[in-house]
Amino acid sequence: MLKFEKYQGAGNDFVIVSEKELIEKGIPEYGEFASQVCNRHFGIGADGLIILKYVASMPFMFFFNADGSQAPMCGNGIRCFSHYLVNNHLVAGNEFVVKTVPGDLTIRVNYDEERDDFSARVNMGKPIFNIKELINTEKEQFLREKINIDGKEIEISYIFMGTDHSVIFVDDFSDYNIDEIGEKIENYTDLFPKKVNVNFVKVYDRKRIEVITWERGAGRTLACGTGATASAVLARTFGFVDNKVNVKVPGGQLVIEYEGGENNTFMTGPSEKIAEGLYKFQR
Ligand SMILES: N[C@@H](CCC[C@H](N)C(=O)O)C(=O)O
Repeated sequence: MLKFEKYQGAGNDFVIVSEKELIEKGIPEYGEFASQVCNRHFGIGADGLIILKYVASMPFMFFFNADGSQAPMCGNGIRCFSHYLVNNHLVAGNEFVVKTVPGDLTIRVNYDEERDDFSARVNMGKPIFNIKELINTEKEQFLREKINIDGKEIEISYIFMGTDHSVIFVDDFSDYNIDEIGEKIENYTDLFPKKVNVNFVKVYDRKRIEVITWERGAGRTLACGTGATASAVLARTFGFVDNKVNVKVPGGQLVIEYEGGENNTFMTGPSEKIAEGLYKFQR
């Protein structure tokens, strides 16, 4: 039996285990383990699996989607991972660094233990606009380009915000079959060879947007932190919103703030521990 904890951040849910536990139990294949553990019928059920690794004696967030594919970063996941680190006394103080594939990220946590009220502010790193090596295009940037999905012309942008994100600004969500179009764009590998996350974004005013995300490797989720960040970054780049944006997502609310400079985009949001226990791994 394998020790796990489960957390959710704005409804995006994750199983968290330590790599030490996986090694002790002789589980070598983390992708296959992720798809079993995340299965909502035969496993614990989650949008993703987070494995605590140590690199250079620092906590490293190793992330897998529910389908077993690996992803470089997860915004809601890193808040939940920070909560797990705090709960297990693996970090000291309310500000610390978590290592991820795209880089070291600084987290500031706010924890009212009595009310079990936890939120974290994450420096999300640098949005990457120059995407020549990342997707199949000759263009330097891929902003407000047109693609055709089933005869429907869609204006879409791509940036790398810790992971691969496409963003579509909509007037009305009901004009789009989000699951169908989301899945098609996710798998549009002629353009996005590593597949892609798909964010549908409605701008309400200069301080408020709403984002519905179809996630690569997990389908439609209740929130995507890197997706909300990519959406707010692009909304600001296109002049739709101010530096601080409230982002409504199906599972809650996130705040994205830009403080100037290329490395200063912050995401703030809640997380909650919802379970802990022992999992029986099916070999
Ligand atoms: N839910 C996450 C993103 C998880 C990874 C993503 N599905 C990918 O494949 O890049 C978030 O909150 O950022």
